Amino acid sequence: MLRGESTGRCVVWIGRPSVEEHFGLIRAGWRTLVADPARCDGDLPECGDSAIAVADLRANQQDALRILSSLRQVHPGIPWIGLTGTPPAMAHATLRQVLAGAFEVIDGPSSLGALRQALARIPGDAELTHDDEPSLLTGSSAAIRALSQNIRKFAPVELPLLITGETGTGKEMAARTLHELSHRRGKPFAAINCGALPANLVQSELFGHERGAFTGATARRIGHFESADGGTVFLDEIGDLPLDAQTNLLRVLQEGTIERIGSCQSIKVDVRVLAATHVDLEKAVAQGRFREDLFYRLNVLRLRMPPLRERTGDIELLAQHFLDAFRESYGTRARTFSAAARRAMNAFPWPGNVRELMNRVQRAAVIADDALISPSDLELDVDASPAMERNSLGSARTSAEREAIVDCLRASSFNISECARRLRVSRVTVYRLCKKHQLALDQLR
Ligand SMILES: Nc1ncnc2c1ncn2[C@@H]1O[C@H](COP(=O)(O)OP(=O)(O)OP(=O)(O)O)[C@@H](O)[C@H]1O
Repeated sequence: MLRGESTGRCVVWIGRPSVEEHFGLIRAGWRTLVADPARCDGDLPECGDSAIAVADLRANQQDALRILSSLRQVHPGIPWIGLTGTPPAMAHATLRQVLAGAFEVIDGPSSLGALRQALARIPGDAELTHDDEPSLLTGSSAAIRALSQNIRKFAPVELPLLITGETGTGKEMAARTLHELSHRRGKPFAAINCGALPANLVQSELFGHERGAFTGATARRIGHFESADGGTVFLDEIGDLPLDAQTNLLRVLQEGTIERIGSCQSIKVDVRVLAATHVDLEKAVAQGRFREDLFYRLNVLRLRMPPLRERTGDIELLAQHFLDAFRESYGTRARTFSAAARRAMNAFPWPGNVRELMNRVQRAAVIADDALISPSDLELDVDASPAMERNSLGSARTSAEREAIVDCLRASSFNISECARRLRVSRVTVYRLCKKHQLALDQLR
């Protein structure tokens, strides 16, 4: 049975694309319908008139030509590209005749790059309609498409924006994309994790200080806002910003000025502020930990990054994307995922979202002995006993680590520096562990 959609610019692949070819086209923004001669029983995919056919003649040549011919009867003007595998000169006379009607013929070992270029060369209504614009972030789910549309709408607008979402959902990536799509691209993009700034240095980091402003201020320092002039400042974990810094941030948003610590001179800065949070800021406002006026200033535009479990359709796509990128850098043997690995990935709840998926895929790519990554390479195997033992040991370690942090945070009255000192790790590590275990300090208190 053929799958597909009846509208929009799409590719009808006659034959059986490899996983890389299939996902490569989807990633490039092409709706890809597969007419596999072994399965389609004479049915044709319901494609619009703007579709392009790819006749994959590398394997089942006779059947592929038969389907191509039927497709051309329904859509007489459909442009098509032939993938021959061998040079056309070597093909028999009939095939050479058929290939003469192709828009382009790609021979030799298949190359996704060549195919994408050929597709891009085909004239006609190749411009994608708004709804068909390729997704800005890897993924083809409805959630990620809607998000991409909002990013496109919000990018040129000079208003503050709040990005919400769990850890690892891609908040920073969305912020960078907004910056790159705005007229500020080419100017600085300053990403600052407010949670990782030492409490006594927050103001100085953000707004700078004059020489002698406080003990240890031996020279003037330019803060992130000033050095990002003309560009974008991304404030991650905005909920962790101390109240005094919140007041100064409000001034930036209202008046477009900053004051370095130790100076009363206002300096004009031209920055767009994007903020992100994984905690409920409305709740922080209700608890008096976040200024209400600042919240309303930041919350003019809002993007919600969906957790990976809400966009399961994207899991395989993202996993292949990370594997391809890793393979390109390190030339690993693993090329794709076994069916069991795909099932395991789709069934997993991904508490660490896209970041966790990326980490598991990269680790699996290193470990895998085979071209196919297995569930145990991903440490997602719950059936096979050795992996299960590894998993239970892994999860016991994870719970012990979580417990240790929660206990230490409570014992340190949620003072991060104190907690870091007790655990003999850096403050950044404490924040990283809080993120890893999704510990929201305000909820633990
Ligand atoms: N759609 C995506 N396509 C490709 N990579 C992605 C995507 N979304 C996230 N990533 C990758 O996942 C990792 C985590 O993303 P990012 O740092 O943007 O998340 P975050 O929500 O800001 O996390 P945190 O709240 O922990 O700071 C990054 O390495 C990023 O490149």
